[in-house]
Amino acid sequence: MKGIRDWVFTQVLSNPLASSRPLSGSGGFFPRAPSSQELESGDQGSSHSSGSVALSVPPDTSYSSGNIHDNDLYTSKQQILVEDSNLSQNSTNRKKMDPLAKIEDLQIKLLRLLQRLGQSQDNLLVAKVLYRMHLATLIRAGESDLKRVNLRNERAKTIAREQEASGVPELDFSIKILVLGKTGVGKSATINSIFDEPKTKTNAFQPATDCIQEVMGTVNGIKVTFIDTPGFLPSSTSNVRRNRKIMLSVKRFIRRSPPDVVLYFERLDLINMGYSDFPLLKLMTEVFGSAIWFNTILVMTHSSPTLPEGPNGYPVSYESYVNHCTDLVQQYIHQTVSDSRLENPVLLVENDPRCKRNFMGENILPNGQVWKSQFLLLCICTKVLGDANTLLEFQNSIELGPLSNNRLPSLPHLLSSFLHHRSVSNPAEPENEIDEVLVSDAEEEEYDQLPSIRILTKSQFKKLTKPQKKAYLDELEYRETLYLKKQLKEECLRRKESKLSKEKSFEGGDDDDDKVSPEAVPLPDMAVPPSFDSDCPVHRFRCLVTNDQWLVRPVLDPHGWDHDVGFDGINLETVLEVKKNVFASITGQMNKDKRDFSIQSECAAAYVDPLGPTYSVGLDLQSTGKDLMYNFHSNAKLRSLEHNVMDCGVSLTSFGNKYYVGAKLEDTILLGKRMKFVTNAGRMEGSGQVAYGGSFEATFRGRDYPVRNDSVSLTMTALSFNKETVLGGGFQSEFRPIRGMKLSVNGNVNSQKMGQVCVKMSSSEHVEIALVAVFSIFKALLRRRPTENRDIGALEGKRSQESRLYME
Ligand SMILES: Nc1nc2c(ncn2[C@@H]2O[C@H](COP(=O)(O)OP(=O)(O)OP(=O)(O)O)[C@@H](O)[C@H]2O)c(=O)[nH]1
Ligand SMILES: [Mg+2]
Repeated sequence: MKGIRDWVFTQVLSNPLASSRPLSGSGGFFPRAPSSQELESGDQGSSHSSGSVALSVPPDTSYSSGNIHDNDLYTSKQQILVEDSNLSQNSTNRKKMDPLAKIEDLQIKLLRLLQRLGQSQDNLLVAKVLYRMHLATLIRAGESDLKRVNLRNERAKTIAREQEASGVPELDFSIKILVLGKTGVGKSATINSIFDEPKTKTNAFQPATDCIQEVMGTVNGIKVTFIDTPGFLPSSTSNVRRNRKIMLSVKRFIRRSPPDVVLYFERLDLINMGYSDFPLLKLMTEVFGSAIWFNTILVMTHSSPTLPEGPNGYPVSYESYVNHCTDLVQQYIHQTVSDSRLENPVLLVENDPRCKRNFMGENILPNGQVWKSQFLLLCICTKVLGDANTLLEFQNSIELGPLSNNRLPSLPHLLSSFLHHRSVSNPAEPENEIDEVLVSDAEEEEYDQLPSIRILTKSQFKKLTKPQKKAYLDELEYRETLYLKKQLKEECLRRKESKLSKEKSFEGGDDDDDKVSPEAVPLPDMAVPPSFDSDCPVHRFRCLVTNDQWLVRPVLDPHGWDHDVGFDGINLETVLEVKKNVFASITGQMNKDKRDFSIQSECAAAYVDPLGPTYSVGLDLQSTGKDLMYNFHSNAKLRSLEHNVMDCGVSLTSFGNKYYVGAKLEDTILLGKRMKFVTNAGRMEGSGQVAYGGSFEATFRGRDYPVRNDSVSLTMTALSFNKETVLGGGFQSEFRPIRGMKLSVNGNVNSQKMGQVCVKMSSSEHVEIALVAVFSIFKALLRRRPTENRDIGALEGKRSQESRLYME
């Protein structure tokens, strides 16, 4: 459940448009403001019940400062009388409404406001807000409510349309907006522009607002209250005290009268000339706390600037200029909160009376946008999200700050990767097991002892009867298997001989003076998708192999589109025998581009005692974000009996300033050449928590192992963490049901009723199998559509209870 919420929040943080007020951020900055529903069912409801109610529709209707509850002033041409009893009953009903009903009410309001602002019902910003509310509701809704939530969402649009057409019930929506910014940036001028009348003083030459004041009015039937504040002075050491004083008084003011939205003002035409307000932003963060930035919209006044010249001598485009300026301010905000995830929405404003107008007389920006309705819409969306947040009681705010503080590795994940980790530092180790199997095969029929066979031509083969064909192919396959076995055995013998000769040369102190260093071989160039670079690859040298001990390769970026930018990493591998029976291996990869740097490396050293035991130590390094994770591990492999190998290991992981210590014990038993049993158990401890886990795996191999990989393995696992134990079982099999076909079936299920089945089939002869795949894909596509609505339910995590079956 928590993961999904985190997901919702990160969406909020990263969404440039609708990241107005995150659902979780409200608790931090403002004291809990009463939501519009609460207001509705409280004071205002009672004031409405005292007589007839008028619904104001015309956009120019306004009311004077300080009279927010004075209904007589909301006079309009269109008056609808509502009976007292009806309304008071309505308000008591609402009081009783459950949060889901209240959320629906809020959605209807938002849609009605949208109509009033003359925007289409499919407005992208509103769609995002509605989606977010929907998600939040799903998180809060109980299992039984899920269906209801989906239905309600559909209904809201229809109800909003009906209510707006009839005007019943009266739309009661008010919003309080705090304006902050330096003096002279146009805070008061914007307030006047929104109300379309001079409600507050402005001055072009000196600070005009000298005290905090509330300016009220109605716009499009919405009650808007601005908290106008004195502007901050340009940041300099001498002004810090005065600015802090203003901020503290604003802080006191909003404690009494909390706003729904905060606007931070800047002048678009001045930003490009050098931004020097970073100390001011820092001071704001210090006084109000980081949480203020969660609720803040950046407002750029003077939004019809003279555009500067670009590199080509022509003025830059309006969009790119705006993006450049807003990015700059955003970067400074990131620096003040030490978190680059935050994205504040941006509003463009032009208060110049000579500003361009459209045919309806509305002020427009150089890009043709009507800024006033956009301004109101974004503020309304912010408030609606804030109200939803309060209603659904999302109280815990996200901590802003450097990422590394918040992320910790998961203990069960660390444990299970530790249990599965196999340290192979001796290059010959994986082959040893195969060698043993091959040697034990010695008594079986040898390839050379077989009588010779005549290979048929195609036409001869066609003439055979069906059983003859089968017998012929069986014989060929049998011979092929024996031949491959023979080759493997020969290779194994060759390896052993070279090992012996090496040992002799070590003992004899023979130095390989007369060894000729092998010639360097260029590796073929990697294929890059079609790109714009030169067709002539003559001067390209990506990789040279000088000897077989060091392998250095470039890493191809899968998204690269050119031979020059497609490679942004380097990969290095080596395995060497440092001394007799002492091996070392290094594998590493490093990627670097303009912004990110990542490294991943595994270094290990092992001592292989000829009598049996192997001791190894290793250090793994991995970068996660800007941090590095270190893992030191050590293993001892003991061969207690001929077919029994014991392995014990310890590990120490360090991440940030946290340490995780793990220990494991593993036992491998080989029964004959076909059966292998592996049991392990381990524990991992760190940050005051402990996880325990273990697994048992039985593998049965086919008759022709290692030439053919037919096998069945069964696995059982147990993992215990935080007093919760998850048991799991799985199977994995690979076999050939008929000649020319390979089938692999994997599956697993755990005690949390989650599972997966995977069937893979490949055949070179039976083309009709492809039809099965086409049929399954087609069926899956058909089934997808009706379930799309329910995807959100799945997101919420409730559906994880059902087992999921995947078919490939
Ligand atoms: N051309 C143009 N002028 C603007 C714009 N916004 C504000 N102004 C002018 O800038 C001057 C200062 O505006 P104010 O609204 O008084 O600035 P303020 O931020 O309220 O300043 P303080 O009250 O001192 O904090 C006024 O003369 C406005 O007419 C704008 O978008 N374009
Ligand atoms: Mg002012």
